[in-house]
Amino acid sequence: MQLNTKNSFTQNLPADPILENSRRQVKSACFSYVIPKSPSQPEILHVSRDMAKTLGITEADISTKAFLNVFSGQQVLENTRPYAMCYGGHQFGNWAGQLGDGRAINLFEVEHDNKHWAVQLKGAGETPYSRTADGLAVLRSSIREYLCSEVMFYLGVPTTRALSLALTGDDVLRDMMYDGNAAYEKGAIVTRVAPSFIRFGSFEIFAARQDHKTLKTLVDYTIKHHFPHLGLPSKATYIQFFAEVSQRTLEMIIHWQRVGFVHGVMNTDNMSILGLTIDYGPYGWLEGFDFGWTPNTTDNQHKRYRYGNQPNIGLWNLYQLANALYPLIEDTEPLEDILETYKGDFEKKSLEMMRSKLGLAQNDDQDSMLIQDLEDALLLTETDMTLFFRNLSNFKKGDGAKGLDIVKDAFYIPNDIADNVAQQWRDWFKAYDSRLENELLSDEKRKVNMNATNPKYVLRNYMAQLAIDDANKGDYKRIDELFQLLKQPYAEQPEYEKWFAKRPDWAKHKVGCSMLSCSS
Ligand SMILES: Nc1ncnc2c1ncn2[C@@H]1O[C@H](COP(=O)(O)OP(=O)(O)OP(=O)(O)O)[C@@H](O)[C@H]1O
Ligand SMILES: [Mg+2]
Repeated sequence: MQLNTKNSFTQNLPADPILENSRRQVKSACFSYVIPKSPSQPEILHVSRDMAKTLGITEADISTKAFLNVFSGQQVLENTRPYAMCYGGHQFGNWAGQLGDGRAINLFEVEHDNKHWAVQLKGAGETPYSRTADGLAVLRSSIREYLCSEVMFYLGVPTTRALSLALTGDDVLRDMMYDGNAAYEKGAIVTRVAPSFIRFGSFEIFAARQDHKTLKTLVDYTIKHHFPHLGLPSKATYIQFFAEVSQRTLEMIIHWQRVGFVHGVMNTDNMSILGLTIDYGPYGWLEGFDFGWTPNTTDNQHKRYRYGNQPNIGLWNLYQLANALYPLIEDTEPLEDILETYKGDFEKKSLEMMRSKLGLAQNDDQDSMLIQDLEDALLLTETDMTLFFRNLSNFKKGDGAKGLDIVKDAFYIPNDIADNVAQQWRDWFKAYDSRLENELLSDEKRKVNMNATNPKYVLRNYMAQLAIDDANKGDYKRIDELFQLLKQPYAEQPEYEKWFAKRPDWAKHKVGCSMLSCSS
C-alpha cells in the first residue's frame, strides 16, 4: 500500500509536550501524540471502495495485511505519528470544558488527486482526552456510523466519510440504556476521512482559557489550509471566515431537513468547521414527519435537538463560535450581522428547499402558505416523510381529486383517516394542483426533478438495526446489502423495492430503532 502521507496539522500546530498517555488537561496545544491500542484479533468487515480509491488505495491494497493492520490500529505507518486533538464544547447548552478526541485517533493526512484528507480511527483506545471512558466503540454504533456517513455522502449531504469498518476482537462493556444492565459487546473501529476534523469546540477551548495566542495560531492555520481563498490573516479575513462557516453550517442543516435526518447531539464539539456532518451517534431518520422528534433518549425531556429545532441550534452554536473568535476581531457588529443573515437565509433557503421537494420551479408569493398548509396536514396523522415526497412525484396536473390516493401508502394507518383529515388533504391537493398550473415543466420533467431531491431510500432506523442484529450473530451480509442499496438513494432499484416501505410495527418502540442512547 503506497499512500502519499502528510502531517500538516502536527507540523504547523503546537503539540502537547507530554507523551505519556494519561488523562489530563492539555494547555496551549492543539493535540497530543498517542499510539492506537493494539487490537487482539482485527478483522475488516467492510470497505468503502469509492473512499479507498479517493485516497489512492487500490483494490489489491484492500486485501493486504498492511491495510488490515493500519486501519485497525495494529500498525503505525512509517513517517507518520498518530495524535488526538484537543477541543472543548457546549453540551446541551452548557459549557463542558475540555473534551477532545477521547476515542478518535488521527493517523495521518493523505494527498491524492490534489485533494487533502485527514484519516482517523474511531474506537482505537484511550487518549489524554478519554476522561472517565475507555476510548473504545462497540460494533452496533460503529455500523451505524460507517453506513450513515457513506449514505449521507451519496445523498449529497456534506459529511465526513468512512473508509472501513473493522472488528478489534476485543469485548467492550456497555450499559446501553443506562439502566444498570451492563453487558459485553464486540469492539469495533471505523476509519473516518474528512478534509479536516476541526470543530467549533477546537476554537472554543482556547477562547475559554483566554489563550489567544494558540487561538490565533489555529484560526490562521484553518484559514490557510481550508479557506485559502479568504486570503491572509486579518480582522477582515476572520470576519469572512465566520461568514463562510455560518453559510456552510446552514447549508448542511437545510440538507438534513430535506432528507429527514436528525443528528441527535448537536453539541458544539460535534460541529465541523467545514460544515460537514460529524459524529453519527444517536442520530435518526424521520419516519412519520414530525418537527418534535428526536431519537436521542438522553434528550427526551427537553428535546433540544429535535428535527424542527436543528436550524435554530445551528444558529445557537454559531453564537458560541462567534464568542470564541471575538478576541481576534474585537468588534461585535460584523459578527451579529452575520448571525442575522443566517436567520434571513434560513427562511429563504428552507423555502427554496421545500419548493424543490414539491417540484415547483417557479416562484409564487403564495408558496410559503402552500408549504405551511402541507406541513400542518403532514402532522395530522403519522405520515411517512420519505414515502410521501417520493410518491408525490407521481402527481400529474389535474390530479387534484386523486392526490390522497397517490400518497396513501405514506399514512401509517391508511384505513383510519378521519373525515376532517381527509378533507384537509383534499383541500391541500386542490391548492397544489392549481399551483402547478403556473409551472412550465411537463409532469414527466417535474417528476425527474423531484426524484433527484426526494430520496427513494434512506437508512431507516430499523434497517441499520437489522444489520446490527445480524452482525452481532456474526453475519455481515446485511451491511453490504444496505451499503449497495444506499449508494444510489435516488434511483428506483426495483430489486430493492422492499426497502421502500414504512417502518414495520415491530420497530415502533424497539431500542435502536426509535430510541437511542448516547452509549456507544
Ligand atoms: N468510549 C469513550 N471513551 C473515551 N472518550 C469518549 C468515549 N465516548 C465518548 N467520548 C468522548 O466524549 C466526548 C463527547 O462524546 P461524543 O459522543 O460527542 O463523541 P464521540 O462519538 O466519541 O466522537 P466524535 O465526535 O469524534 O464522533 C468526546 O470528547 C468524546 O471523545
Ligand atoms: Mg462527538
